[in-house]
Amino acid sequence: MNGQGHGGGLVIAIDGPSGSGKSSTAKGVARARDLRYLDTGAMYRAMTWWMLTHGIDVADAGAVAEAAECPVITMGTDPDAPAVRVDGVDVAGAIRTDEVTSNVSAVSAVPRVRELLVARQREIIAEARVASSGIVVEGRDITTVVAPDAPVKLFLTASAEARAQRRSREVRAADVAATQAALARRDRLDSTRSVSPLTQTADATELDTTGLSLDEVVALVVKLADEARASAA
Ligand SMILES: Nc1ncnc2c1ncn2[C@@H]1O[C@H](COP(=O)(O)OP(=O)(O)O)[C@@H](O)[C@H]1O
Ligand SMILES: Nc1ccn([C@H]2C[C@H](O)[C@@H](COP(=O)(O)OP(=O)(O)O)O2)c(=O)n1
Repeated sequence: MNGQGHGGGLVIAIDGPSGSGKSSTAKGVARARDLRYLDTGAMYRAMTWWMLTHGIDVADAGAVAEAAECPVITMGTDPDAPAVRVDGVDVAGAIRTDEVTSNVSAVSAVPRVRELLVARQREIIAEARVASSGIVVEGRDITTVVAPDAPVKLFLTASAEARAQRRSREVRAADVAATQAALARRDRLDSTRSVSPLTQTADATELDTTGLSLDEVVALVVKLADEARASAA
């Protein structure tokens, strides 16, 4: 049901570690082929923002699980304006703070959080497949759990140095080594948690973006999307 059958739009699933280029690639592909875009990391960030704002101890998995149903998280799927709202409040900026970034791995490791957000992600995908030509979805468990039947499945990678350089440039952080250490910590937590860890599966195409420009990566993925469409026609 998450694949391309039943007359629905195309689903492109992208996973990979932080800074590998998932968000920018997914947006670029969505723009190029008039697809919707879903940033699932923003949903885990929104959940984390709500927990922190409401004084929930994010180290207490039981407390996080108990509160997880409270926030109403709404996602926009326009690649040019991917809105994120919690209880009606625009949190697009608030979910990118260092505080949210350093706590998001703990919150996203709580099974109840994943159960709720994965269900919502599948609904958004199903809606997009009916209402548009398809959707590009990116995160850590899209190829493995959220949309394992997607006809285009990608695992984006890049060297730890390249990812840290990119992230530092993006947030104007001078200390690239500190950025690299923070990325490594989050990658380790996201890859070793017991529920839906970031994993590369054999049926996902690996794309090492280290030596490629963003335009080159987008062009490669667009080509795979066009091939998937042609073979389904
Ligand atoms: N192939 C690439 N070459 C150079 N910079 C890139 C490339 N892909 C992404 N970037 C830049 O790296 C930063 C992180 O990319 P992003 O898409 O947010 O990664 P992710 O979603 O995997 O964390 C952004 O500033 C983006 O513009
Ligand atoms: N499908 C997903 C997406 C993100 N997460 C978690 C793990 C990530 O460290 C955080 C934040 O994801 P996000 O994609 O915003 O991270 P970066 O863009 O790499 O900084 O959310 C997840 O567990 N599952």
